[in-house]
Amino acid sequence: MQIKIKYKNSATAKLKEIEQGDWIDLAIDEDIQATAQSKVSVDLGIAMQLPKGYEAHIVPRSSTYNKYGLILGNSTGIIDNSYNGPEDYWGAKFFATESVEIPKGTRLLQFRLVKTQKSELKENIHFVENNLEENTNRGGFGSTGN
Ligand SMILES: O=c1ccn([C@H]2C[C@H](O)[C@@H](COP(=O)(O)OP(=O)(O)OP(=O)(O)O)O2)c(=O)[nH]1
Repeated sequence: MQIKIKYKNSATAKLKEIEQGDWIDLAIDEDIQATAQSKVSVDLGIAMQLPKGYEAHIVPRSSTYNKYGLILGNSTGIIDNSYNGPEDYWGAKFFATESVEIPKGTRLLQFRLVKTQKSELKENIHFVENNLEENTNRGGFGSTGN
């Protein structure tokens, strides 16, 4: 599968092509200098035309919190298929739990392609009010936990 990608400039880290099925690492395209307990936005320096019917989901690499104390503020970044203009660069918003300095080019995140709900369902969703009386209660949120 070919995907059109634009790198912001010649110093932007290139994505590594991988075998089918694996998550693809994403590097930050600028240095991070964050103080403890602060929000930090970072440019990833890539823009893409995702294949029709797909979106991308971005999550942190498992080492990112341990090594740098960074938490991805939105938990999962969703790149919509329509986010495909020449200046639609991918970005990430972190919460820094401690003071940290990280150089440009460090791979903090990873992404994978996911079929959009619309392309999977192929029909519109309608919400119809109903008391669900034919179903059995599970006991409420958290009731199966320890
Ligand atoms: O971690 C992220 C999340 C989003 N985006 C880009 C791609 C996405 O298509 C666009 C809009 O994101 P989203 O729909 O999650 O944002 P929103 O909070 O709903 O705001 P908007 O009104 O900009 O859609 O921003 C990123 O680059 N990184």
